[in-house]
Amino acid sequence: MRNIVEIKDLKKSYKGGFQALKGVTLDIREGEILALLGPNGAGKTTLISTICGITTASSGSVAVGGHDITSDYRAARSMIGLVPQEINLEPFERVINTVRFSRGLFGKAGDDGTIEKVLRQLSLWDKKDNQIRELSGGMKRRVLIAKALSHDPRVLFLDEPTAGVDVELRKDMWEIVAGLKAAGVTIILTTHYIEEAEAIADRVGVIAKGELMLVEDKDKLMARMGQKELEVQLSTPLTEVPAALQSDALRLSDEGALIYTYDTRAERTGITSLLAAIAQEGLTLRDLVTRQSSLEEIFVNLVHEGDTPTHAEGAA
Ligand SMILES: Nc1ncnc2c1ncn2[C@@H]1O[C@H](COP(=O)(O)OP(=O)(O)OP(=O)(O)O)[C@@H](O)[C@H]1O
Repeated sequence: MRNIVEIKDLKKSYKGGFQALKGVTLDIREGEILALLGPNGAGKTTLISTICGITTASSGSVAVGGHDITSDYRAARSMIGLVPQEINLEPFERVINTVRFSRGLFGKAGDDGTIEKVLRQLSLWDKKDNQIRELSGGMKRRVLIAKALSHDPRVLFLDEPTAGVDVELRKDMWEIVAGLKAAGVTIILTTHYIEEAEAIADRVGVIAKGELMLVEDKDKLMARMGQKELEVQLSTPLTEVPAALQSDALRLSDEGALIYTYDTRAERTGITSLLAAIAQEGLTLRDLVTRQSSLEEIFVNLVHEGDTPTHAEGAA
């Protein structure tokens, strides 16, 4: 698959010296939905703003469709649509004029066919003559997307499209995003929600403290994230796994503890049977410790900051 956006060693320091991006390198593939996941202040908005040329990079480069965002700004920018986090619409303007105006800002000739297509795509056609103030919050968010699509961009950036939105509206938004992908638009969205990335992304990138910590296919990521290890420490360390307990999921640690790997999303983890079998072998438990894969640790630390339940104390 062709890369539509190429980001190389992108750094951004704000006035005062704060480094919001510490060298981000990332290729975005044409036609994909990429979710950028990270906590508040991670640098997601800074990254998007820099790619869109709203913020100037301190160093590094960004090319969109082969056009450098600095030296070939107009060509690069015309390929990008940006949906900002905040709703910044003129309340008394009519929906259709709001969207027409956005197209004009890109120096493109008026094209009511395109505007109609976009408004229909976002289920706003029957609201085209309404004033913005007459719309619900969900509709206003859709107008923001319509504005961003008014000049036929190839790449759409959505900055936290579902922040503070209820479950129904979030699902509507996911459907809209899926529809845009089907229409051939490459989509990059930022989010705080793992579930959101899980629901719609093809690939997931994790940003923390200005660094891109990983980018991976969602399916592979989710498979890895489900893995967890249970360490069963015994009063007397073992030298081998007892014959009656032998299984592919069980191995011995260097300290003579049993390490059991299981899938947290499986209907049955097998932990109860394992503990029963250990008791039947006459082995006495000293402690139980659970560990998530390093990836899940990253997620847990990032997304639920300060909440890292890694010990299953007294679980015997
Ligand atoms: N104009 C600015 N001047 C100085 N510092 C800024 C500016 N804009 C952002 N920052 C800082 O850069 C860091 C990254 O901010 P950014 O908005 O990119 O994070 P984010 O990941 O989008 O967060 P959120 O999820 O809260 O929107 C933060 O520490 C923020 O305070």
